[in-house]
Amino acid sequence: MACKATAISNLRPLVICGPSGSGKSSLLVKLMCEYPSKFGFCASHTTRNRREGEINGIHYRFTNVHDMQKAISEGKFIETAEYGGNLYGTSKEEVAKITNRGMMCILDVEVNGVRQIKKSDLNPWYIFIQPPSIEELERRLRSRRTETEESLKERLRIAKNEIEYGLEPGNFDKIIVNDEFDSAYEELKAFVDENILEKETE
Ligand SMILES: Nc1ncnc2c1ncn2[C@@H]1O[C@H](COP(=O)(O)OP(=O)(O)OP(=O)(O)O)[C@@H](O)[C@H]1O
Repeated sequence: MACKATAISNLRPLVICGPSGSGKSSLLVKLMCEYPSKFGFCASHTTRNRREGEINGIHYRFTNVHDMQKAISEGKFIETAEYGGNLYGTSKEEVAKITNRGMMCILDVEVNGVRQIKKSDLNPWYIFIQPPSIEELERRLRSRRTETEESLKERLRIAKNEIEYGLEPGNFDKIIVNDEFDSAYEELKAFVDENILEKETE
């Protein structure tokens, strides 16, 4: 039993990062459908209001500013961010819940989250999803119809810095250009198969 517990706690999480609209969710949904017992998605905590269709504990853990600030001051988060006046964060407990079930924990975080995680003892794999171009990113974000003109401009502005960080040598274990979706997915799957699933189960 002691051996099993050690193996489980040694499962390295998988951090996926990339500009808003680069295709992280689309790729992750497909990966988790293909390997339902291998991966668990770590829902971030957030103080923002729940949108229609969002399920507490699946998409996010919805909380309030008081509770979240208290938990942050108690050191319960690996990374936190403020975006659009709301707080977001990855709680240590959420990650532990997934790894303790013997699953690999997937985290979808922003560049600033990656920077904070790199200072923690989480030691995950890092994958960056790169859009084929800023023009194509804009086209996809527009066609998703989830953004106002203002938030779209903001996302594109941030995307330029994120891509710069993503392409900096050494920041990520793998960079995947999400041009044609099926090829990008195959690249993600190959990386996961070769470098993660095989090594983790050795
Ligand atoms: N390779 C692709 N070709 C064309 N469209 C794509 C491709 N990949 C994703 N999309 C579409 O682009 C849009 C953005 O994708 P998605 O929502 O997965 O991005 P995201 O990185 O998770 O964004 P956010 O960080 O805002 O949640 C979606 O409408 C998705 O269907």
